[in-house]
Amino acid sequence: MQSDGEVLFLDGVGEVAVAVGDEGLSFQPLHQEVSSSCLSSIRMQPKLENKLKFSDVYAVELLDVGPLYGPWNTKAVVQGKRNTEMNRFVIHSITRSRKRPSPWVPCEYIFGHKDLRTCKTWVEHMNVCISKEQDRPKNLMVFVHPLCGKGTGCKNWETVAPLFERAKVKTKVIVTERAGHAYDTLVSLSDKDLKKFDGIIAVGGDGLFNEILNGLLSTRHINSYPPTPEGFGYFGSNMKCQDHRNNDLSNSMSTGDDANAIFSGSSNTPDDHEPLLSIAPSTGLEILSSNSSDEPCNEVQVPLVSFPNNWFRLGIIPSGSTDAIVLSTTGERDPMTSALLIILGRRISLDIAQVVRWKSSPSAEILPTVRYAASFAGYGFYGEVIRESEKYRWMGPARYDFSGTMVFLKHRSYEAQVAFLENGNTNSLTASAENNASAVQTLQYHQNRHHKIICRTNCFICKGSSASEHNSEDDLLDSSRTPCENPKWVWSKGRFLSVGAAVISCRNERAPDGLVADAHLSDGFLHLLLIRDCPLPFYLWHLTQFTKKGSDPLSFKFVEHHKTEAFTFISPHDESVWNLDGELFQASEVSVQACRGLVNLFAAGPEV
Ligand SMILES: Nc1ncnc2c1ncn2[C@@H]1O[C@H](COP(=O)(O)OP(=O)(O)OP(=O)(O)O)[C@@H](O)[C@H]1O
Repeated sequence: MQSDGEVLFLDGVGEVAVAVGDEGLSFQPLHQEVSSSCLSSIRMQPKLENKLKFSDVYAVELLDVGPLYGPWNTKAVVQGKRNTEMNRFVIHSITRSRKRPSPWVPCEYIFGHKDLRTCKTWVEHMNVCISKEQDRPKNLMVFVHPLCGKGTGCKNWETVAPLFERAKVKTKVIVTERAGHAYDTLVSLSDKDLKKFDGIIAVGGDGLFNEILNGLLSTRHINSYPPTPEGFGYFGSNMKCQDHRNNDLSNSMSTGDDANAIFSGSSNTPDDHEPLLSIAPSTGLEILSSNSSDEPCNEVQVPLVSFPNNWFRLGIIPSGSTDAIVLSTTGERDPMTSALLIILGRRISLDIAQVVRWKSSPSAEILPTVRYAASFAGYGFYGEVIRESEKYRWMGPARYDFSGTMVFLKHRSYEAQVAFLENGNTNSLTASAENNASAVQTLQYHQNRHHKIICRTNCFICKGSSASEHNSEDDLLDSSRTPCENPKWVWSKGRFLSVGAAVISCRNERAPDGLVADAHLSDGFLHLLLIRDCPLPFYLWHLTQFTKKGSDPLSFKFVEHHKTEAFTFISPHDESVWNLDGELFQASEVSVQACRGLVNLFAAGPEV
């Protein structure tokens, strides 16, 4: 193999001089008559480049002797024939569609040479090069929800599984049998067994991802409870959580007399509405026994796994009803794109909302229970839509539109007190928190809407780089990512149609820009949306804005939008429920905080 340009035959192109560089391969057609457009005509791919980065190559394989074709869209005849039998090898890589950059499409470059040894040497060399791509997963645990979305979980996994096999990524596949299966498996999985995996993949929707997230974090995230303001019943309870990782989950929880004895895990209280609190026996360890490593492992030597850490990643092969997390983190709702992002080991960090329920209802005992949400936590309208939709499961994903309409027509508002930590820029995001009912009823767009900086691939805000490293207009306008030094609590009280907190943009097919177009994946902030009671037509106007790209649904006077690191919520009544990533959570008093970059995801950010 000559690194300075060996001549190989490239299927669909003809003879090319192939050179190997530090970052990849480049090849030039040897014959003038072969235009670069030939590179676009090779099978399966919308567009082939004449450069191949190792970071985009996921497998290299030797093929049998077989035909290779010359240029397809020219009349030129290379080597005197249109096709010829040769020894061959294939490089599996990715390409992008011409129209949109975010979907990734697998593509193949088939090379040939008359000498088998030459082909073998190329395969070996390329495999050495791609093995240097350190950040790629080798062993993954995969949960497949067979009933998610339109029931396509298993089919989607079968479609992408061959790519994992080709890339030699081992997978331990668990098809879930019930709600709570993934959660139970992960809670009961020892850290030693967890460390055998580089990550966990959800083939399902946001609900399955939420289960996995909670199963992982419930005993492995050691953190203070969210800060709370004076006036909130549990003021001053923001002390460090105790490390209870070795406790049996069925051990007793702290009580109202002991509100500061904090446990970051789940409550032992069975709750009919909560699949996470399933009491079915775990199957995780039985499943994992088939995967046990041969090497002797001393329990004591294996460090405990805690989050955040920089090795473990989560992934989603989208198959659910809404797939807001995938859409917000990859820009696509495409199982193939997600599979390639996982196999190629792309990485972004993701903020997670830690939601502490202090009381499940106003009359209930104080019993702190921790949940995590990756996309959204909402009360009122958002909770009721999920609660209502449970009655119409048989409708499939259409149940959300139906339930949304039913709940909208009921037009209920809920009394609540919300306090949020003010961040330096809060005032530019919202009308005064002191809005009274009459002012609310006048629709007015705010004059000083903040400049939107959309989170994209390589987002500098999420990377936490300093403003001095950037000098674009966008960069200079973003001062909001610096948390305030002396944060102040601001109260907002009254009747709300909904109270919600978006951790990420929450894009979905109904809301192309998401709930908050400029939410960032990893800036450490939540976007608190308080929708005050208002006449039904105004509310409808607000909701319809979400369906239009480029609109500003948060600019209504009855909408408060606060970018904050933490908030608390108290409802004096037992009227509604919370919706955490689409899962129901009964709570009348909660405190919530953004945990910056708590988990890593196999994704690269949206290329929007
Ligand atoms: N085998 C199973 N049978 C029933 N429920 C399951 C099963 N596996 C997982 N679940 C639960 O189903 C819920 C929804 O899962 P998921 O989000 O993957 O699909 P979805 O179709 O997008 O969901 P949704 O029902 O929220 O629209 C989750 O709470 C998950 O825990």
